[in-house]
Amino acid sequence: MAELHKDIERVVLTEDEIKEIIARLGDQINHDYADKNPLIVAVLRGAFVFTADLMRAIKVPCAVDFMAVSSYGDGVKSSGVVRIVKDLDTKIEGRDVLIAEDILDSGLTLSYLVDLFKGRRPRSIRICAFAVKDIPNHTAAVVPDYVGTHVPDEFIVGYGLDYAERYRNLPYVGVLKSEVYS
Ligand SMILES: O=P(O)(O)OC[C@H]1O[C@H](OP(=O)(O)OP(=O)(O)O)[C@H](O)[C@@H]1O
Ligand SMILES: Nc1nc2[nH]cnc2c(=O)[nH]1
Ligand SMILES: [Mg+2]
Repeated sequence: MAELHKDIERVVLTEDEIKEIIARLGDQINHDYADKNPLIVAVLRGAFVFTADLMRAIKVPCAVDFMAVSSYGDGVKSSGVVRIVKDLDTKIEGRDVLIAEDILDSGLTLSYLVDLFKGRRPRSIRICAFAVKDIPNHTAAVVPDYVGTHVPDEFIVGYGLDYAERYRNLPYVGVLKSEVYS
């Protein structure tokens, strides 16, 4: 059996650390949305694992919809263009929208989505990012309202995050061995 684990150079976030992050984010969201009925928008594909865990930590009534966008393709660098693969099925006018994203890196994906959604006149838009990449000398175009954790400026995989569509099913987050890229 080809084992994904053997391709990992270093673990960045363990399963236990991820559980703690989810519990804390859930508490914050439950507090802030106590009397609301938010629409959680999962940004596919990367955020599907995070969103499934986050939703189960959210105790207030909420709905979920899915937006699929892609800008990295099979590489480790953004193409610079966000392509809509699937749009929402839900009307967001008047809704409290909470975008669930796996990682904020260059910020291109989230700034694109926030601009797009603002035009649809939701009551509010907030961002919950599982991981925010710490990029030296980079001022992000968007600042998430909820941040799971900060990660170093390296390409990471696991917990929904892929390299060439692999590794999304790793239950932790890690950095790949360099030979995987060659
Ligand atoms: O802040 P940015 O530089 O825009 O990067 C973040 C985005 O990149 C990844 O998506 P990707 O385009 O790889 O699609 P995927 O979710 O289907 O893997 C990730 O899931 C985020 O959505
Ligand atoms: N898998 C993966 N996708 C990303 N998209 C933007 N940054 C990253 C990253 O570090 N890992
Ligand atoms: Mg990707």
